[in-house]
Amino acid sequence: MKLSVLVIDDEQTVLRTFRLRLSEWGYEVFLASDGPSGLEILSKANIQVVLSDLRMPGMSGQEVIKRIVTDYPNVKVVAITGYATVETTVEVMKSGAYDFIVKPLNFEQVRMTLNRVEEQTRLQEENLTLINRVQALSQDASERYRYDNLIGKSKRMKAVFSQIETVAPLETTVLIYGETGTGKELTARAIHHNSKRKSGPMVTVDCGTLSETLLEAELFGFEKGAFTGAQARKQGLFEQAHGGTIFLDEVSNASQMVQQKLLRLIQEKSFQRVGGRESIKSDTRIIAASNKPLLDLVRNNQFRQDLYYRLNVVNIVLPPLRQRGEDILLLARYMLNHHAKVLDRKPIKISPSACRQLETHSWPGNVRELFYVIERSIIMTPGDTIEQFFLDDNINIAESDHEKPVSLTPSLPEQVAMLERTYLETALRRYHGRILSVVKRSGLNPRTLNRKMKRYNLNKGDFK
Ligand SMILES: Nc1ncnc2c1ncn2[C@@H]1O[C@H](COP(=O)(O)OP(=O)(O)OP(=O)(O)O)[C@@H](O)[C@H]1O
Repeated sequence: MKLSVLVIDDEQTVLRTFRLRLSEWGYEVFLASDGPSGLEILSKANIQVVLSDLRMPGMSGQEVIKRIVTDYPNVKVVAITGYATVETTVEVMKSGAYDFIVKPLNFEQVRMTLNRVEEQTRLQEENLTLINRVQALSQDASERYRYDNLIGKSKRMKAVFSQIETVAPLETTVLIYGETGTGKELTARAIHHNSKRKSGPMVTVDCGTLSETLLEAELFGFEKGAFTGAQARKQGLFEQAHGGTIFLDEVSNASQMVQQKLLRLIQEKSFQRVGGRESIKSDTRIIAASNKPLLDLVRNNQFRQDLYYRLNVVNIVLPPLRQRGEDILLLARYMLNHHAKVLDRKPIKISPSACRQLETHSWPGNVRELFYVIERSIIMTPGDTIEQFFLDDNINIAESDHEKPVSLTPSLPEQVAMLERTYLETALRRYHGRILSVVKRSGLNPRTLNRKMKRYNLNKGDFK
């Protein structure tokens, strides 16, 4: 296995020499002449090693290294320094760099460093495969009923799994129907992860939460001056998703203008930024989702018929939870085991009457509601058997929260840990694993966030 290496250095001759040597040794080489363009490359390509100069105009090498270490914990960074004093060495190592090499460059040293990284990466990957295999062997029976992260043993879910398996390797557009919380986004992710594009980006956009202009700008990007406040050119999500998959959630909410642009993009495989003339090529697979039948909207002239046919090449319908009773307890047990593991508690059981409660509830919020109920009920339950679930018959989940009595078990640290984990999971999902956004939103500093993510076994890659 040869690594992909990114070299960041402001000296063109250094970059040229690196390109020559590294490609001679069989590495895939990426070059950047300053920190920001290096970070940009990192966000798009699958890089394993970064060699970064420390002294650069603009963003300093230290800053670049810190950003990479925080945002891409799996990437190994090697600093290139002009002088090796004790102070610089300490500083470089403190910033989280894996190693450093000294200028003038001795390529034998570079080669040895890269060999070391390669060896370590190989060992880490072997380790991971081993861990996965052990985990697969020790999975309980319920886990056999799954496809990717989707769980279900009902006939209807098994039919969905086989549809996903068939459609994933193809390049076709897919339209997913299902009520809220039935797993549309999870299904889109499963398709992406099982497609040829799996190493490319997966970008999600909720067409229902943005205004018409914002959605257009978000999807297609804009040129400087395209509208008031557009102070610089901005890439849109289609550019970010190049080579990967874009998931358009609640596509029925897209305005006529956005629908027209989407149609053109599908037909011509290119688009223009808002306010721009340049035609930008797009290689992105589109998966769209809707919770209402699009055909009804087509009949009412609210959705373009031509776009509907383009999107609806394959359609997958996710059944509501109330129509797949066998899945309810399976999903509930899966979630209980998951939380017990995280909280380091004994396996949590469900009493027969609590099982009946779950099976007879109508689950208007589907799997999302079920997971929420489980999570709340664990917090409220002393001991290791849930005798009663805290259901909300009129599912006004948020409002009813403050009326719930505070339970004194599990212990406070356990309850805090649950809340923390849920918070981080929600934030990572909301920002698609973008660490900087989670840092901003949560008020945690990057190091603390990193530590907590490790503690709760959260991997930003799972939220992309
Ligand atoms: N079959 C399933 N197996 C495991 N988890 C599931 C399944 N279906 C849904 N979930 C979980 O339920 C929650 C909601 O899923 P998701 O966001 O994919 O639903 P959605 O249909 O896209 O919802 P919305 O329409 O509200 O955006 C997530 O936590 C997801 O992990």
